[in-house]
Amino acid sequence: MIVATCLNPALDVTYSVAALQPGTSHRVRTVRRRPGGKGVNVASVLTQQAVPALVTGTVGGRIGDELIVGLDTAGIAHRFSPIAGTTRQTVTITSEDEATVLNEPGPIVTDSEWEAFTAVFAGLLDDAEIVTLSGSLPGGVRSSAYAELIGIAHQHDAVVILDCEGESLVEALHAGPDIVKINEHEAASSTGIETDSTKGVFAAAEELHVLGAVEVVITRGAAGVAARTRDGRFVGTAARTVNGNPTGAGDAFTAGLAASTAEGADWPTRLRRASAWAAAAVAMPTAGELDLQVATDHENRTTIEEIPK
Ligand SMILES: O=P(O)(O)OC[C@@]1(O)O[C@H](CO)[C@@H](O)[C@@H]1O
Repeated sequence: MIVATCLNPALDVTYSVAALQPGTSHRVRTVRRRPGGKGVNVASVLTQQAVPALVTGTVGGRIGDELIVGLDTAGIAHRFSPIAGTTRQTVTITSEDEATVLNEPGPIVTDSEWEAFTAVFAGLLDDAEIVTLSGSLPGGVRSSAYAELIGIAHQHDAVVILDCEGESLVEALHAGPDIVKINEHEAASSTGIETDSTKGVFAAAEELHVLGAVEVVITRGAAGVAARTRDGRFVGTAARTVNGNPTGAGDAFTAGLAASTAEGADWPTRLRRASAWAAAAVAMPTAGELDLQVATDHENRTTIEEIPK
């Protein structure tokens, strides 16, 4: 089973407007509300693809209740730990092929709530081959939170895929995450290395490896993906670009990586699957869903090339 971790879940509200113009008022064409947060999106995509998965994290308040109802309705397995604070909302405004995202910071999680969550998390790991850790931390949770969870996951022999940024990434690297999956902007800000070229992306990946990541995958949007792995260095390029809402594409990538890693696939297959699921997420109006036709097309048409050292 794959355990997707979402410490700071959200009720994602997506508004579509004709054209977004800051400083003016807008008539919203459609409103969509669905359970979100990066780990929820990972579990949602895996469930859609019939890969056994469960999402865990902390939830609370009226919005937390709505999120849990949404997960039940969508058939996404969950085991959240309750908190007194209220789960956040995020707002995504889509217009033509642009998405503007407003992420609330989230509730405060107390030390005792964190302890209770870590007990729930550890209890889920006997059946877990893969653990994904994605997204921002709620207030009150120390920046060492992911490092702590990696330690617990490794005690249970689970493979950890980590997708976060900033201080929590820097601290998590000391705990030796198996795979760090981040985008090129996060790679640049966490290493101080420019990532606007393939050479720069691999230099950043090497630095993240030196800092503690066993393997590193850096997504580059339309420019594809680069991976520094134990089996070599690879770049992946999609045959065509998909237009749509890119919110949640990174989470679909993580889901594809987790599913193919659980299958024991080789790196080219893992990168092809993950890239295809990311493209298939862009084709859908909200995060956490895939256009299955696009997923199949892209998996067949994404090229993976090994780059000699
Ligand atoms: O504030 P975070 O945790 O970094 O990001 C939260 C978020 O914007 O990311 C997802 C898309 O990746 C959305 O479903 C979600 O609400």
